[in-house]
Amino acid sequence: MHDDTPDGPAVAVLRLGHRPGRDERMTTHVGLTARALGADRVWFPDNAGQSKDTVDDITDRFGGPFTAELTDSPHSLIRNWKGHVVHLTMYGQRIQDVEADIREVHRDDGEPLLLVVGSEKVSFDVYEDADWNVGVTNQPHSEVAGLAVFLDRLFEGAELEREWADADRTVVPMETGKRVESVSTDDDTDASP
Ligand SMILES: C[S@@+](CC[C@H](N)C(=O)[O-])C[C@H]1O[C@@H](n2cnc3c(N)ncnc32)[C@H](O)[C@@H]1O
Repeated sequence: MHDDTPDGPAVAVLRLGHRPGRDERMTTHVGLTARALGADRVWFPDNAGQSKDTVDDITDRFGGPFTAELTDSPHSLIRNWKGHVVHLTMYGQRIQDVEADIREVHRDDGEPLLLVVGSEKVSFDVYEDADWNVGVTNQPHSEVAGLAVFLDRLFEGAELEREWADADRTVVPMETGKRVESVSTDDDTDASP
């Protein structure tokens, strides 16, 4: 039995299903998007170790905190989640109709939230186990796009101001061009007079 629910108002993303080869980039992008837009962790299926490695590498270089893990029992994780579960699906309730309720339980009540996104067909028990089935439009598109819009609505844009801890490097925003700088640590600092 899973008891992986973190304390406090954490946001975790669960990627359901992964077709090796075909889903490689999409699964990785679920993790990168979760990290960049304010979630605390992602669970990948246990056949998606390459995606976990890529996300861990990005977190090592560009900062965290963010955790990527593998699970062999995603449905048990959903069933035993000690908080609320949101399943993103084109068949769900309109995000604009439910986002305030979700923000209230998450932010105001401090409940951990599990966001579930699929790859291929999602089994019906997920629809039943979720507290909300949420559509980011009721049009078919992508788990990465749905996740990005959902996180931005959940955090109301605050995730864009996030600071990153323990980064080796940081991107300097520029009007034109690309600049990546090393982040100096105490070890780098010359403290001599
Ligand atoms: C390419 S879709 C496949 C969905 C699949 N046909 C099904 O019936 O579950 C993969 C995932 O993208 C997400 N997704 C696609 N369109 C969405 C939408 N309009 N709103 C929210 N999530 C969506 C869902 O999480 C879905 O499981």
